[in-house]
Amino acid sequence: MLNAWTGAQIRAAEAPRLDAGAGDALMRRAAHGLAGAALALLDARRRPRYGARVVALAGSGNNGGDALWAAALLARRGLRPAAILVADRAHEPGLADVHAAGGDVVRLADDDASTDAARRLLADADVVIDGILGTGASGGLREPAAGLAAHLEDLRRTGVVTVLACDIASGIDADTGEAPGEHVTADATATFGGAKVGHLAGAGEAARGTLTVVPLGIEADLPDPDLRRLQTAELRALWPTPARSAQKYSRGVLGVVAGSAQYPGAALLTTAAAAAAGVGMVRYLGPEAVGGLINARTPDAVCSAQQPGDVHVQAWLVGPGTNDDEAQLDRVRTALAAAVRTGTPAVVDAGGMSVLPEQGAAHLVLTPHAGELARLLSDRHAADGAAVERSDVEARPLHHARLAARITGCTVLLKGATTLVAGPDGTAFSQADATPWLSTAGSGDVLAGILGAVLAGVAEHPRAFDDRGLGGDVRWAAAAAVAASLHGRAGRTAARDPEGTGAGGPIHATAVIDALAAAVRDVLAG
Ligand SMILES: NC(=O)C1=CN([C@@H]2O[C@H](COP(=O)(O)OP(=O)(O)OC[C@H]3O[C@@H](n4cnc5c(N)ncnc54)[C@H](OP(=O)(O)O)[C@@H]3O)[C@@H](O)[C@H]2O)[C@@H](O)CC1
Ligand SMILES: Nc1ncnc2c1ncn2[C@@H]1O[C@H](COP(=O)(O)OP(=O)(O)O)[C@@H](O)[C@H]1O
Ligand SMILES: [K+]
Repeated sequence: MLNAWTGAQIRAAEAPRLDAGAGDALMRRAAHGLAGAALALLDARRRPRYGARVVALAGSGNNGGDALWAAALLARRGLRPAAILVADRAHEPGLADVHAAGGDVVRLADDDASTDAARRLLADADVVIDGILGTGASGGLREPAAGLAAHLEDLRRTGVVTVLACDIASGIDADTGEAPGEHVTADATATFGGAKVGHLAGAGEAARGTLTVVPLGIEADLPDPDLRRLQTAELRALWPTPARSAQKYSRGVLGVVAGSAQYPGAALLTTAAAAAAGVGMVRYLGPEAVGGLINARTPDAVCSAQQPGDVHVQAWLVGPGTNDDEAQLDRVRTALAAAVRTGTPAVVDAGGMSVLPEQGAAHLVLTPHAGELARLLSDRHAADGAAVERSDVEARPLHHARLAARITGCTVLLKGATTLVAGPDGTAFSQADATPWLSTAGSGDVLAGILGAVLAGVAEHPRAFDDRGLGGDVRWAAAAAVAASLHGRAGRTAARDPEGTGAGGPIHATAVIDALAAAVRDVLAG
C-alpha cells in the first residue's frame, strides 16, 4: 500500500520533535535524502557526477532550506553548486553553506539582469533542485518564480536539464494535488516522512515524476492516511480468488441491467467483462433481442426479461446504455431499491446515476467520468445552485469526488487517467495503473463489468478486507480501487504499454476484456 498524508498530518507528526529542538536535524536528514536522489538521477541518465552543475531553486521557507543544504552537500561529492533565490528571504544557514561551498548565487527579481543571470545558470545545469515551495505553500506560484518555472519546463522538456522536486513540485497543493496556476514539473521527487496527497491526485500525479520517500523517523507517529493506493500485494489479497470448495453461487451472481434494443453495446461489454473477471454467474435482465446478442458473445450469461425482484444476486450492475429505455430504467430503479433494502452492493454507471435513490449507501458505487460527475453535482445543487462544469471537476478531482460521495451517501469512483475513489466517510483511494490508450468508447463499460464481478465476490471474502484495515464500509471503496487497478492493468497489457506511458498502440474495449485474465494472473502471481 502506498499511503499519502496531508501537509498538516505530516506537520502534526513532526511537531513533538520540532518542539524538542530537532528541526535542524530533520532538515539535515531531508537534505541528505534529496542529495542522494540527485545523484541517483545523474546516474540513471548516465551523466558523470564529477563537475556536474546542481542548481537549487530556493523560496523563502524550509523547502528552500532543504534544497540549499542538498546543493551544499553535493559540492562535497564533486558537483558544482549554485542557487537561484526566488524570494527576498532565504533559509540563512542553507545559503551560508552554499556560499561556503563556493556556489554561485543569483537573487531573482523582476528585472532583466537577474532574469538573464538565472536563465544562464539553468541552461548550464545538469540537475535542478526545485525548493521554491513545499507543504507551507498557499495558492499558486507567484512571480518571478512562476515565469522561471515556465522557462524551466521548456529546458526540461527538451532534455537540457533534469528536475528533482524537493518534497513536492512547487505550485502543486500538497493536500489536494491541485495546481491553481503555473507549477514545476519534475522528473523525480524526493519527499520526506511520507508521500503527500498531492503526489497521487490531480495535476500533482503527472508533475512529480518518480517518487522516493525519505524516512525522517516520524513514520510511527503518522495517523491514518488521507489517501491510499493499492499495490500488487493488496490486489493479490483482495481479488476474489475461489476457495477450493467454491461453486458458482458462492463465487457470486451478478445481476446486470444494461443496454437497450437501441444501444445493445454497453450490455455486451459489461456482461463479457464481468464474465472475463471470473464472476460465478452473470444474470442479464433486459430485452430479449439484447439477450440474444449477449449470448452470441458470452454464452455463459443467463439472459431473461425478468424483473430484478424475481432474481437472487450477490451484486447488481445497473445503468450502462439504459438512458433512453423506460422499461430498463424501471428495472434500474427496482434493482437499486432492492440493493438499498437488502444491503446488496451495486455498480451504478451512466444512466443509472440519473435515477439514484434519495438515500444512498456506501455499498452503491457510482462510476462517473468528470462530465457525469459535474452533471450529478449540478443536479444536486452542490455548488449553491451554480452549475458545476467538467473543467471544475478536472481541476479539483479529489475535492469533487469526496463532495459527491458526501452528498449522495454513495461510494464514488471518478474515472480518468488517475482514478479516484471516495467513500461517504471521506476515505479515498487513488489508482493510476492505466494507459492513455484506454480512453476509448466502451472502456468505462468494461470497468463497470469488472467492478460488478469484484463486488459480487466481496461477500465471500470479508476477511481479506478486514485483515488489511479495509473492513466495514471502506471495503466498497477498496473493492472499487481493485477493479480500477485491474482495468488499467488489462489496458496496459492489451496496448503493450507496460509502464503506462502511452507506449504501445491502440486498443478497443473488447481487447481490454480479452487481456483481463492475463492481467489477473500477473497480479495473483505477484
Ligand atoms: N517541518 C519540518 O520539520 C520539516 C520540513 N521540511 C521541509 O519544509 C517544507 C515546508 O517548509 P515551510 O513550512 O517553511 O514552507 P515552504 O513550503 O517552504 O514555503 C513557505 C514560505 O513560502 C512563502 N509562500 C507561500 N505561498 C507562496 C506562494 N504561492 N508563492 C510564493 N511564496 C509563497 C511563504 O511566505 P509568504 O511570502 O507567504 O509570507 C512562506 O515563507 C517541507 O515541504 C519540507 O521541504 C523538511 O526539511 C523536513 C523537516
Ligand atoms: N487518459 C487516460 N489514461 C488512462 N485511462 C483513461 C484515460 N482516459 C480515460 N481512461 C479510462 O478509460 C475509461 C473511460 O471510461 P468512460 O469515459 O466511461 O468511457 P465509456 O463511457 O465510453 O465507456 C475509464 O476507466 C477511465 O479511467
Ligand atoms: K518544491
